[in-house]
Amino acid sequence: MSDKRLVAPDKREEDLAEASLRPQNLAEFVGQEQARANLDIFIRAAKTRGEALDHVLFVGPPGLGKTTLAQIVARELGVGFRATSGPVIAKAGDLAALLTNLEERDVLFIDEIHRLNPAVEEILYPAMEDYELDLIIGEGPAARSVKISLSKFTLVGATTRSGLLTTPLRDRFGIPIRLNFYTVDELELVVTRGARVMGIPIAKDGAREIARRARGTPRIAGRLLRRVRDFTLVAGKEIIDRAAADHALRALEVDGLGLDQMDRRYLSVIAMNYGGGPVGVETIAAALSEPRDAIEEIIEPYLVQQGFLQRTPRGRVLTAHAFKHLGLAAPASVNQMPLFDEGGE
Ligand SMILES: Nc1ncnc2c1ncn2[C@@H]1O[C@H](COP(=O)(O)OP(=O)(O)OP(=O)(O)O)[C@@H](O)[C@H]1O
Ligand SMILES: [Mg+2]
Repeated sequence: MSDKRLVAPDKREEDLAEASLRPQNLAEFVGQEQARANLDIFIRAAKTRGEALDHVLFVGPPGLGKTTLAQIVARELGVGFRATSGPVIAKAGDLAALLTNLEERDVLFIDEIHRLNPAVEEILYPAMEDYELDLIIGEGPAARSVKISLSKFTLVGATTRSGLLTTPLRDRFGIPIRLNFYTVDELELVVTRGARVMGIPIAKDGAREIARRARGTPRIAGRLLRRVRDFTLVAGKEIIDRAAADHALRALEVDGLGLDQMDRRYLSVIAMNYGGGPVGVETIAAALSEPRDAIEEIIEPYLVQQGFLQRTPRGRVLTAHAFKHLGLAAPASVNQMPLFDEGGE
């Protein structure tokens, strides 16, 4: 699905250009005020004490800045940074090798940490808690356990959904940080900054239009900016203004609220086939021929945040707002629905 979707927040190959846009320190990082302020304090305190920072877990939908923040944490601490990801660490020994190579106070970043294999995860518990490795060497009666002490390091984990983490792992992070969708004002800053870095002339109303339609996600804002730039260039325009941005985004089928065809298909299926719900996510996934994970991680969070959708114990339910956006009349049951969302994670 996502390889065709312009507004999919997950990472793609063309996003290699992103690296140059990554903010390098906390001051350059836009938005997430509370998270940034807290991190700033914890980093300063750790530096003052000359100790490793407590383990940090970043949780949030794709493209909101988890990897960026992990790198910033290491840079602000002035320590080494090593990165890996959950599915890449196949065996306990792979993780042991990574851990024993860390220097005092280094940051080890594990992306998609919810996808660690359970045998590998076990190794992580004593490593995080006591900076110790408990390894079993050999098999059968000859097996013996050895303890290896590790440098005091900081583990930074990232996951799109904290609900997928096991409780013992989640509990070992002293600094859990949840990232939220960005406001339009914040994304306007991201777009303006990105345009400056890439040398793209953009008017304030042009930056705002892209920001409004970027699904609360800096990665999408950067991607839309690059695509709009292409349209503007070919049209022979000097500067991206609101009209130029709107023209390009329409051509890309990103609607006025930043929803694309996939989002509208999702909403339409619930509206037309299931009378607005409640309907289970598996049923929706089958109707759309899309994997359930992608629907839960990529499509739904923004629709919930924008008030189009509620996740209830009985299934997904569209709001009156969603029917209005689709240009459909809402059934009476939808108009009487209380405004709450029990979905959470
Ligand atoms: N606060 C921010 N200010 C400016 N740019 C940002 C910010 N957060 C993210 N970005 C930009 O968005 C891009 C995506 O961010 P990042 O790779 O950190 O997201 P992520 O949360 O790790 O996503 P994933 O879950 O897919 O790994 C970065 O290249 C960066 O340029
Ligand atoms: Mg990432």
